[in-house]
Amino acid sequence: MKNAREQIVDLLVLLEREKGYVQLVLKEELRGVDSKDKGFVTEIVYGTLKYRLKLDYVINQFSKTSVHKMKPFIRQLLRMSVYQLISLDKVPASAVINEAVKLTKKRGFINLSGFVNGVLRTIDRQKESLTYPNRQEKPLTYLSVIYSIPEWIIQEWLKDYSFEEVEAICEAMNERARVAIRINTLCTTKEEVQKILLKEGIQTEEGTFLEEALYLKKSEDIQRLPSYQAGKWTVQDESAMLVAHVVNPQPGERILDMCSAPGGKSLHLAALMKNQGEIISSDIYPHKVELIRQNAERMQATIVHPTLQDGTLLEEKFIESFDRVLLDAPCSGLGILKRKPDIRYNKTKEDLGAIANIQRQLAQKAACYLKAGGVLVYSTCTISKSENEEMAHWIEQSLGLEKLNIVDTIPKSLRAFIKEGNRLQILPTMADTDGFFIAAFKKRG
Ligand SMILES: C[S@@+](CC[C@H](N)C(=O)[O-])C[C@H]1O[C@@H](n2cnc3c(N)ncnc32)[C@H](O)[C@@H]1O
Repeated sequence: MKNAREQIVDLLVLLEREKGYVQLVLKEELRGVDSKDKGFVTEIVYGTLKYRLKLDYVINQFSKTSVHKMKPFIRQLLRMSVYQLISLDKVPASAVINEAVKLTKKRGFINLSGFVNGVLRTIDRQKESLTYPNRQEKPLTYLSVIYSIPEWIIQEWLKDYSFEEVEAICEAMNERARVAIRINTLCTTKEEVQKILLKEGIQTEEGTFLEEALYLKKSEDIQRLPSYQAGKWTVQDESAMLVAHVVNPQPGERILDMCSAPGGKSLHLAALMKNQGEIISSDIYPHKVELIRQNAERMQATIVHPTLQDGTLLEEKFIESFDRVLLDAPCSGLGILKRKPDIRYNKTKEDLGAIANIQRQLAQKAACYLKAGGVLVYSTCTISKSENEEMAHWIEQSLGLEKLNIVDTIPKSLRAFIKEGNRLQILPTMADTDGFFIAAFKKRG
Protein backbone atom coordinates (compact mmCIF):
# COMPACT_ATOMS: atom_id res chain seq x y z
CA MET A 1 0.00 0.00 0.00
CA LYS A 2 1.44 3.41 -1.02
CA ASN A 3 1.40 6.28 1.45
CA ALA A 4 0.98 9.92 0.31
CA ARG A 5 4.75 10.55 -0.03
CA GLU A 6 5.34 7.51 -2.19
CA GLN A 7 2.42 8.56 -4.34
CA ILE A 8 3.93 12.05 -4.73
CA VAL A 9 7.28 10.67 -5.91
CA ASP A 10 5.60 8.29 -8.37
CA LEU A 11 3.47 11.13 -9.75
CA LEU A 12 6.52 13.35 -10.19
CA VAL A 13 8.36 10.53 -12.00
CA LEU A 14 5.37 10.02 -14.26
CA LEU A 15 4.98 13.73 -14.99
CA GLU A 16 8.65 14.11 -15.94
CA ARG A 17 8.73 10.96 -18.07
CA GLU A 18 5.48 11.53 -19.95
CA LYS A 19 5.64 15.35 -19.98
CA GLY A 20 2.03 15.10 -18.80
CA TYR A 21 -0.26 17.94 -17.77
CA VAL A 22 -0.21 18.10 -13.99
CA GLN A 23 -3.90 19.03 -13.67
CA LEU A 24 -5.04 16.05 -15.75
CA VAL A 25 -2.60 13.57 -14.18
CA LEU A 26 -3.61 14.56 -10.63
CA LYS A 27 -7.30 14.38 -11.47
CA GLU A 28 -6.87 10.88 -12.87
CA GLU A 29 -4.46 9.48 -10.28
CA LEU A 30 -6.06 10.96 -7.16
CA ARG A 31 -9.54 9.64 -7.84
CA GLY A 32 -10.80 8.00 -4.64
CA VAL A 33 -7.99 9.40 -2.44
CA ASP A 34 -9.38 11.07 0.72
CA SER A 35 -9.44 14.85 0.62
CA LYS A 36 -6.81 15.46 3.35
CA ASP A 37 -4.23 13.36 1.49
CA LYS A 38 -5.36 14.85 -1.81
CA GLY A 39 -4.62 18.37 -0.50
CA PHE A 40 -1.15 17.34 0.75
CA VAL A 41 -0.23 15.47 -2.45
CA THR A 42 -1.46 18.33 -4.65
CA GLU A 43 0.45 20.97 -2.70
CA ILE A 44 3.75 19.08 -2.75
CA VAL A 45 3.48 18.00 -6.40
CA TYR A 46 2.71 21.56 -7.55
CA GLY A 47 5.40 23.11 -5.34
CA THR A 48 8.08 20.60 -6.36
CA LEU A 49 7.26 21.06 -10.04
CA LYS A 50 7.14 24.83 -9.78
CA TYR A 51 10.51 25.16 -8.01
CA ARG A 52 12.30 22.37 -9.88
CA LEU A 53 15.23 24.48 -11.13
CA LYS A 54 15.85 26.07 -7.75
CA LEU A 55 15.67 22.70 -5.99
CA ASP A 56 18.10 21.17 -8.48
CA TYR A 57 20.49 24.07 -7.96
CA VAL A 58 20.48 23.46 -4.21
CA ILE A 59 20.78 19.66 -4.47
CA ASN A 60 23.67 19.93 -6.95
CA GLN A 61 25.68 21.93 -4.41
CA PHE A 62 25.57 19.05 -1.93
CA SER A 63 25.48 15.92 -4.10
CA LYS A 64 28.44 14.33 -5.89
CA THR A 65 26.05 12.94 -8.51
CA SER A 66 24.29 15.69 -10.47
CA VAL A 67 20.49 15.66 -10.28
CA HIS A 68 20.17 14.78 -13.96
CA LYS A 69 22.31 11.65 -13.58
CA MET A 70 20.28 10.28 -10.65
CA LYS A 71 17.76 7.47 -10.93
CA PRO A 72 14.34 9.06 -11.60
CA PHE A 73 12.85 7.89 -8.29
CA ILE A 74 15.78 9.22 -6.23
CA ARG A 75 15.82 12.49 -8.19
CA GLN A 76 12.13 13.16 -7.51
CA LEU A 77 12.39 11.97 -3.90
CA LEU A 78 15.21 14.45 -3.23
CA ARG A 79 13.40 17.28 -5.04
CA MET A 80 10.18 16.84 -3.09
CA SER A 81 12.01 16.43 0.23
CA VAL A 82 14.19 19.52 -0.35
CA TYR A 83 11.06 21.47 -1.34
CA GLN A 84 9.57 20.61 2.04
CA LEU A 85 12.81 21.43 3.89
CA ILE A 86 13.39 24.86 2.34
CA SER A 87 9.93 26.12 1.38
CA LEU A 88 7.45 24.63 3.85
CA ASP A 89 7.42 24.47 7.61
CA LYS A 90 4.42 22.16 7.91
CA VAL A 91 6.33 18.92 8.45
CA PRO A 92 9.33 18.74 10.83
CA ALA A 93 12.64 18.26 9.00
CA SER A 94 13.37 15.02 10.88
CA ALA A 95 10.10 13.50 9.60
CA VAL A 96 10.82 14.62 6.00
CA ILE A 97 14.29 13.02 6.11
CA ASN A 98 13.24 9.81 7.90
CA GLU A 99 10.37 9.27 5.49
CA ALA A 100 12.69 9.81 2.51
CA VAL A 101 15.18 7.25 3.83
CA LYS A 102 12.37 4.73 4.51
CA LEU A 103 11.02 5.17 0.98
CA THR A 104 14.50 4.74 -0.53
CA LYS A 105 14.78 1.37 1.21
CA LYS A 106 11.21 0.33 0.49
CA ARG A 107 11.77 0.84 -3.24
CA GLY A 108 14.88 -1.33 -3.21
CA PHE A 109 17.59 1.37 -3.31
CA ILE A 110 19.10 0.20 -0.01
CA ASN A 111 22.64 1.16 -1.07
CA LEU A 112 21.45 4.76 -1.71
CA SER A 113 19.76 5.30 1.66
CA GLY A 114 22.96 6.72 3.21
CA PHE A 115 23.37 9.09 0.25
CA VAL A 116 19.75 10.34 0.52
CA ASN A 117 20.12 10.75 4.28
CA GLY A 118 23.45 12.60 3.95
CA VAL A 119 22.31 15.05 1.24
CA LEU A 120 19.06 15.89 3.04
CA ARG A 121 20.69 16.31 6.47
CA THR A 122 23.38 18.60 5.07
CA ILE A 123 20.83 20.75 3.21
CA ASP A 124 18.68 20.97 6.34
CA ARG A 125 21.68 22.06 8.46
CA GLN A 126 22.72 24.71 5.94
CA LYS A 127 19.31 25.86 4.74
CA GLU A 128 19.64 29.33 6.30
CA SER A 129 22.93 29.99 4.47
CA LEU A 130 22.24 28.54 1.00
CA THR A 131 23.78 30.60 -1.81
CA TYR A 132 22.26 31.37 -5.20
CA PRO A 133 23.62 33.00 -8.41
CA ASN A 134 24.44 36.69 -7.96
CA ARG A 135 21.85 39.11 -9.37
CA GLN A 136 24.44 41.62 -10.67
CA GLU A 137 27.04 39.20 -11.97
CA LYS A 138 24.75 36.57 -13.51
CA PRO A 139 21.36 38.23 -13.97
CA LEU A 140 19.94 35.60 -16.34
CA THR A 141 20.94 32.60 -14.22
CA TYR A 142 19.80 34.47 -11.11
CA LEU A 143 16.26 34.95 -12.48
CA SER A 144 16.14 31.42 -13.84
CA VAL A 145 17.23 29.76 -10.58
CA ILE A 146 15.43 31.97 -8.06
CA TYR A 147 12.10 31.80 -9.92
CA SER A 148 12.66 28.37 -11.50
CA ILE A 149 11.90 29.50 -15.02
CA PRO A 150 14.08 28.13 -17.86
CA GLU A 151 16.63 30.59 -19.25
CA TRP A 152 15.17 30.53 -22.78
CA ILE A 153 11.82 31.82 -21.48
CA ILE A 154 13.53 34.60 -19.51
CA GLN A 155 15.58 35.51 -22.59
CA GLU A 156 12.38 35.64 -24.64
CA TRP A 157 10.79 38.03 -22.11
CA LEU A 158 13.95 40.15 -21.85
CA LYS A 159 13.57 40.90 -25.57
CA ASP A 160 10.24 42.56 -24.80
CA TYR A 161 10.48 43.87 -21.20
CA SER A 162 13.09 45.49 -18.92
CA PHE A 163 14.98 43.37 -16.37
CA GLU A 164 12.89 44.82 -13.53
CA GLU A 165 9.65 44.09 -15.38
CA VAL A 166 10.77 40.53 -16.11
CA GLU A 167 11.69 39.99 -12.45
CA ALA A 168 8.23 41.22 -11.38
CA ILE A 169 6.61 38.94 -13.97
CA CYS A 170 8.65 35.94 -12.74
CA GLU A 171 7.61 36.67 -9.16
CA ALA A 172 3.94 36.97 -10.14
CA MET A 173 4.12 33.70 -12.10
CA ASN A 174 5.09 31.86 -8.91
CA GLU A 175 2.29 33.23 -6.78
CA ARG A 176 -0.61 30.98 -5.88
CA ALA A 177 -3.28 31.23 -8.58
CA ARG A 178 -6.62 32.50 -7.27
CA VAL A 179 -9.73 30.59 -8.34
CA ALA A 180 -11.98 32.88 -10.37
CA ILE A 181 -15.45 31.83 -11.42
CA ARG A 182 -17.90 33.35 -13.89
CA ILE A 183 -21.55 33.48 -12.99
CA ASN A 184 -23.85 32.00 -15.63
CA THR A 185 -26.15 34.96 -16.18
CA LEU A 186 -28.34 32.78 -18.42
CA CYS A 187 -29.83 31.08 -15.37
CA THR A 188 -28.84 32.86 -12.16
CA THR A 189 -27.49 35.98 -10.49
CA LYS A 190 -24.30 36.68 -8.57
CA GLU A 191 -26.24 37.16 -5.32
CA GLU A 192 -27.93 33.77 -5.70
CA VAL A 193 -24.59 32.04 -6.43
CA GLN A 194 -22.95 33.70 -3.42
CA LYS A 195 -25.75 32.43 -1.16
CA ILE A 196 -25.65 28.89 -2.58
CA LEU A 197 -21.85 28.69 -2.35
CA LEU A 198 -21.98 29.79 1.26
CA LYS A 199 -24.42 26.95 1.97
CA GLU A 200 -22.01 24.62 0.15
CA GLY A 201 -19.28 25.79 2.53
CA ILE A 202 -17.43 28.24 0.26
CA GLN A 203 -16.81 31.90 0.90
CA THR A 204 -16.36 34.27 -2.02
CA GLU A 205 -14.81 37.63 -2.85
CA GLU A 206 -15.92 40.13 -5.51
CA GLY A 207 -14.17 40.10 -8.90
CA THR A 208 -11.44 42.68 -9.44
CA PHE A 209 -12.93 44.35 -12.50
CA LEU A 210 -15.88 42.36 -13.86
CA GLU A 211 -19.42 42.24 -12.50
CA GLU A 212 -19.91 38.53 -13.35
CA ALA A 213 -16.69 37.39 -11.60
CA LEU A 214 -16.18 36.02 -8.10
CA TYR A 215 -13.16 34.53 -6.37
CA LEU A 216 -13.52 31.35 -4.32
CA LYS A 217 -11.67 30.91 -1.07
CA LYS A 218 -11.41 27.16 -1.59
CA SER A 219 -10.18 25.28 -4.63
CA GLU A 220 -10.34 21.53 -3.93
CA ASP A 221 -13.03 19.44 -5.56
CA ILE A 222 -15.14 22.47 -6.49
CA GLN A 223 -16.35 20.85 -9.69
CA ARG A 224 -18.26 18.33 -7.61
CA LEU A 225 -20.43 21.01 -6.00
CA PRO A 226 -24.12 20.81 -6.91
CA SER A 227 -24.12 24.49 -7.98
CA TYR A 228 -21.31 23.78 -10.46
CA GLN A 229 -23.05 20.65 -11.76
CA ALA A 230 -26.24 22.69 -12.21
CA GLY A 231 -24.34 25.10 -14.48
CA LYS A 232 -24.72 28.14 -12.24
CA TRP A 233 -21.06 29.05 -12.66
CA THR A 234 -17.87 27.97 -14.35
CA VAL A 235 -14.17 28.38 -13.62
CA GLN A 236 -12.57 31.13 -15.72
CA ASP A 237 -9.80 33.63 -15.08
CA GLU A 238 -10.91 37.25 -15.12
CA SER A 239 -8.43 38.10 -17.90
CA ALA A 240 -10.01 35.35 -20.06
CA MET A 241 -13.47 36.76 -19.29
CA LEU A 242 -12.45 40.05 -20.89
CA VAL A 243 -12.24 38.39 -24.30
CA ALA A 244 -15.99 37.86 -24.77
CA HIS A 245 -16.59 41.50 -23.77
CA VAL A 246 -14.16 42.65 -26.45
CA VAL A 247 -15.94 40.44 -29.02
CA ASN A 248 -19.05 42.34 -27.87
CA PRO A 249 -21.57 39.96 -29.53
CA GLN A 250 -25.16 41.10 -30.01
CA PRO A 251 -28.23 38.86 -29.59
CA GLY A 252 -29.21 37.32 -32.94
CA GLU A 253 -25.74 37.49 -34.50
CA ARG A 254 -23.80 34.64 -36.09
CA ILE A 255 -20.46 34.04 -34.37
CA LEU A 256 -17.55 31.68 -35.06
CA ASP A 257 -15.27 30.63 -32.18
CA MET A 258 -12.48 28.93 -34.14
CA CYS A 259 -10.43 27.30 -31.37
CA SER A 260 -13.01 26.91 -28.71
CA ALA A 261 -12.46 23.85 -26.50
CA PRO A 262 -13.34 23.39 -23.70
CA GLY A 263 -15.75 26.19 -24.49
CA GLY A 264 -15.08 28.80 -21.80
CA LYS A 265 -15.34 31.80 -24.11
CA SER A 266 -18.12 30.37 -26.30
CA LEU A 267 -20.29 29.93 -23.22
CA HIS A 268 -19.55 33.46 -22.11
CA LEU A 269 -20.46 34.75 -25.60
CA ALA A 270 -23.76 32.81 -25.38
CA ALA A 271 -24.55 34.46 -22.04
CA LEU A 272 -23.80 37.94 -23.42
CA MET A 273 -26.08 37.14 -26.39
CA LYS A 274 -28.86 36.04 -23.99
CA ASN A 275 -28.83 32.70 -25.83
CA GLN A 276 -30.15 34.31 -29.04
CA GLY A 277 -28.33 33.84 -32.34
CA GLU A 278 -25.80 31.18 -33.33
CA ILE A 279 -22.28 30.30 -32.17
CA ILE A 280 -20.25 27.75 -34.13
CA SER A 281 -17.68 26.48 -31.63
CA SER A 282 -15.02 24.49 -33.40
CA ASP A 283 -11.89 22.65 -32.35
CA ILE A 284 -9.50 20.22 -34.01
CA TYR A 285 -9.75 17.36 -31.48
CA PRO A 286 -12.88 15.14 -31.21
CA HIS A 287 -12.49 14.58 -27.44
CA LYS A 288 -12.28 18.33 -26.93
CA VAL A 289 -15.37 18.94 -29.07
CA GLU A 290 -17.16 16.52 -26.74
CA LEU A 291 -16.03 18.67 -23.78
CA ILE A 292 -17.58 21.75 -25.43
CA ARG A 293 -20.83 19.79 -25.85
CA GLN A 294 -20.87 18.71 -22.20
CA ASN A 295 -20.09 22.21 -20.96
CA ALA A 296 -22.71 23.83 -23.21
CA GLU A 297 -25.30 21.35 -21.94
CA ARG A 298 -24.37 22.00 -18.30
CA MET A 299 -24.46 25.78 -18.80
CA GLN A 300 -27.70 25.64 -20.85
CA ALA A 301 -26.11 27.48 -23.78
CA THR A 302 -28.35 26.13 -26.54
CA ILE A 303 -26.98 28.45 -29.26
CA VAL A 304 -23.51 26.88 -28.98
CA HIS A 305 -22.91 24.32 -31.76
CA PRO A 306 -19.78 22.21 -31.11
CA THR A 307 -18.08 21.41 -34.42
CA LEU A 308 -15.05 19.34 -35.37
CA GLN A 309 -12.90 21.47 -37.66
CA ASP A 310 -9.22 22.05 -38.35
CA GLY A 311 -9.14 25.84 -38.44
CA THR A 312 -6.09 25.92 -40.71
CA LEU A 313 -8.16 24.40 -43.55
CA LEU A 314 -10.54 26.63 -45.47
CA GLU A 315 -14.24 25.77 -44.96
CA GLU A 316 -15.98 27.09 -48.08
CA LYS A 317 -19.41 27.36 -46.48
CA PHE A 318 -18.08 29.71 -43.78
CA ILE A 319 -16.76 32.32 -46.23
CA GLU A 320 -18.11 35.83 -45.50
CA SER A 321 -20.88 34.42 -43.31
CA PHE A 322 -20.04 35.54 -39.74
CA ASP A 323 -20.69 38.83 -37.94
CA ARG A 324 -17.82 38.16 -35.57
CA VAL A 325 -15.00 35.62 -35.36
CA LEU A 326 -13.07 34.86 -32.19
CA LEU A 327 -9.61 33.36 -32.70
CA ASP A 328 -8.48 32.35 -29.21
CA ALA A 329 -5.36 30.88 -30.71
CA PRO A 330 -3.28 27.92 -29.59
CA CYS A 331 -0.18 29.57 -28.10
CA SER A 332 2.88 28.92 -25.93
CA GLY A 333 0.72 29.44 -22.81
CA LEU A 334 3.55 31.25 -21.04
CA GLY A 335 1.09 33.73 -19.50
CA ILE A 336 -0.50 31.07 -17.30
CA LEU A 337 2.58 29.60 -15.62
CA LYS A 338 1.17 30.15 -12.15
CA ARG A 339 -1.86 28.02 -12.97
CA LYS A 340 0.07 25.43 -14.98
CA PRO A 341 3.64 25.23 -13.63
CA ASP A 342 4.53 22.32 -15.92
CA ILE A 343 4.26 24.46 -19.10
CA ARG A 344 7.64 26.02 -18.30
CA TYR A 345 9.41 22.66 -18.65
CA ASN A 346 7.29 21.11 -21.41
CA LYS A 347 7.55 23.90 -23.99
CA THR A 348 10.69 24.62 -25.97
CA LYS A 349 12.00 27.64 -27.87
CA GLU A 350 11.44 25.71 -31.11
CA ASP A 351 7.72 25.38 -30.30
CA LEU A 352 7.33 29.16 -30.58
CA GLY A 353 8.18 29.26 -34.31
CA ALA A 354 5.79 26.40 -35.12
CA ILE A 355 3.00 28.03 -33.09
CA ALA A 356 3.41 31.39 -34.87
CA ASN A 357 3.01 29.64 -38.22
CA ILE A 358 -0.28 28.00 -37.13
CA GLN A 359 -1.51 31.29 -35.64
CA ARG A 360 -1.00 33.02 -39.02
CA GLN A 361 -2.80 30.24 -40.92
CA LEU A 362 -5.75 30.43 -38.51
CA ALA A 363 -5.93 34.24 -38.68
CA GLN A 364 -5.92 34.13 -42.47
CA LYS A 365 -8.96 31.79 -42.50
CA ALA A 366 -10.69 33.84 -39.78
CA ALA A 367 -10.48 36.96 -41.97
CA CYS A 368 -12.10 35.09 -44.91
CA TYR A 369 -15.08 34.09 -42.76
CA LEU A 370 -16.04 37.65 -41.80
CA LYS A 371 -18.90 39.47 -43.49
CA ALA A 372 -18.00 42.97 -44.71
CA GLY A 373 -17.78 45.13 -41.58
CA GLY A 374 -17.39 42.00 -39.40
CA VAL A 375 -15.18 41.87 -36.30
CA LEU A 376 -12.16 39.65 -35.62
CA VAL A 377 -10.85 39.25 -32.08
CA TYR A 378 -7.45 37.58 -31.68
CA SER A 379 -6.42 36.45 -28.20
CA THR A 380 -3.74 34.37 -26.49
CA CYS A 381 -2.78 33.43 -22.94
CA THR A 382 0.82 34.49 -23.35
CA ILE A 383 2.90 37.62 -22.96
CA SER A 384 5.55 37.43 -25.69
CA LYS A 385 5.41 40.00 -28.43
CA SER A 386 6.11 37.46 -31.19
CA GLU A 387 2.75 35.79 -30.55
CA ASN A 388 0.90 39.00 -29.69
CA GLU A 389 2.01 42.45 -30.87
CA GLU A 390 3.75 41.07 -33.96
CA MET A 391 0.72 38.94 -34.85
CA ALA A 392 -1.55 41.98 -34.45
CA HIS A 393 0.64 43.93 -36.91
CA TRP A 394 0.68 40.98 -39.31
CA ILE A 395 -3.13 40.71 -39.22
CA GLU A 396 -3.46 44.38 -40.13
CA GLN A 397 -0.76 44.47 -42.77
CA SER A 398 -1.13 41.06 -44.42
CA LEU A 399 -4.86 40.49 -44.05
CA GLY A 400 -5.89 44.09 -44.65
CA LEU A 401 -8.09 44.41 -41.55
CA GLU A 402 -8.56 47.73 -39.74
CA LYS A 403 -7.98 48.36 -36.05
CA LEU A 404 -11.20 48.28 -34.01
CA ASN A 405 -11.30 50.51 -30.94
CA ILE A 406 -11.90 48.42 -27.80
CA VAL A 407 -11.86 51.13 -25.13
CA ASP A 408 -15.59 50.93 -24.36
CA THR A 409 -15.41 47.16 -23.79
CA ILE A 410 -12.50 47.26 -21.31
CA PRO A 411 -12.95 48.01 -17.57
CA LYS A 412 -11.79 51.51 -16.60
CA SER A 413 -8.92 50.25 -14.43
CA LEU A 414 -7.26 48.57 -17.44
CA ARG A 415 -7.85 51.23 -20.10
CA ALA A 416 -4.47 52.89 -19.56
CA PHE A 417 -2.79 49.71 -20.85
CA ILE A 418 -4.61 49.67 -24.22
CA LYS A 419 -2.28 50.27 -27.20
CA GLU A 420 -3.29 52.15 -30.35
CA GLY A 421 -6.91 51.75 -29.29
CA ASN A 422 -7.24 48.13 -30.40
CA ARG A 423 -5.14 45.85 -28.19
CA LEU A 424 -4.38 45.06 -24.60
CA GLN A 425 -1.54 43.05 -23.09
CA ILE A 426 -2.51 42.05 -19.57
CA LEU A 427 0.47 41.10 -17.44
CA PRO A 428 0.11 38.99 -14.27
CA THR A 429 1.61 41.96 -12.41
CA MET A 430 -1.33 44.24 -13.27
CA ALA A 431 -4.29 42.72 -11.47
CA ASP A 432 -3.22 39.33 -10.12
CA THR A 433 -4.71 37.54 -13.15
CA ASP A 434 -3.15 35.36 -15.83
CA GLY A 435 -1.16 36.98 -18.62
CA PHE A 436 -3.45 37.52 -21.61
CA PHE A 437 -3.46 39.36 -24.93
CA ILE A 438 -6.53 40.63 -26.79
CA ALA A 439 -6.65 42.54 -30.10
CA ALA A 440 -9.64 43.54 -32.22
CA PHE A 441 -9.97 44.26 -35.95
CA LYS A 442 -12.71 45.12 -38.42
CA LYS A 443 -13.13 43.94 -42.01
CA ARG A 444 -13.60 46.88 -44.37
CA GLY A 445 -17.28 47.36 -45.28
C1 LIG B 1 -6.34 28.45 -26.02
S1 LIG B 1 -7.17 26.99 -26.30
C2 LIG B 1 -8.83 27.53 -26.46
C3 LIG B 1 -9.54 27.83 -25.18
C4 LIG B 1 -11.00 28.15 -25.42
N1 LIG B 1 -11.19 29.23 -26.34
C5 LIG B 1 -11.74 28.46 -24.13
O1 LIG B 1 -11.98 29.62 -23.83
O2 LIG B 1 -12.12 27.51 -23.43
C6 LIG B 1 -6.76 26.65 -27.96
C7 LIG B 1 -7.54 25.53 -28.58
O3 LIG B 1 -7.15 25.46 -29.96
C8 LIG B 1 -7.32 24.15 -30.39
N2 LIG B 1 -6.61 24.01 -31.67
C9 LIG B 1 -5.28 23.83 -31.88
N3 LIG B 1 -5.04 23.78 -33.20
C10 LIG B 1 -6.23 23.95 -33.85
C11 LIG B 1 -6.62 23.97 -35.20
N4 LIG B 1 -5.72 23.82 -36.21
N5 LIG B 1 -7.92 24.14 -35.48
C12 LIG B 1 -8.84 24.28 -34.51
N6 LIG B 1 -8.52 24.26 -33.19
C13 LIG B 1 -7.23 24.08 -32.87
C14 LIG B 1 -6.79 23.34 -29.23
O4 LIG B 1 -7.28 22.02 -29.27
C15 LIG B 1 -7.28 24.14 -28.03
O5 LIG B 1 -8.46 23.59 -27.54
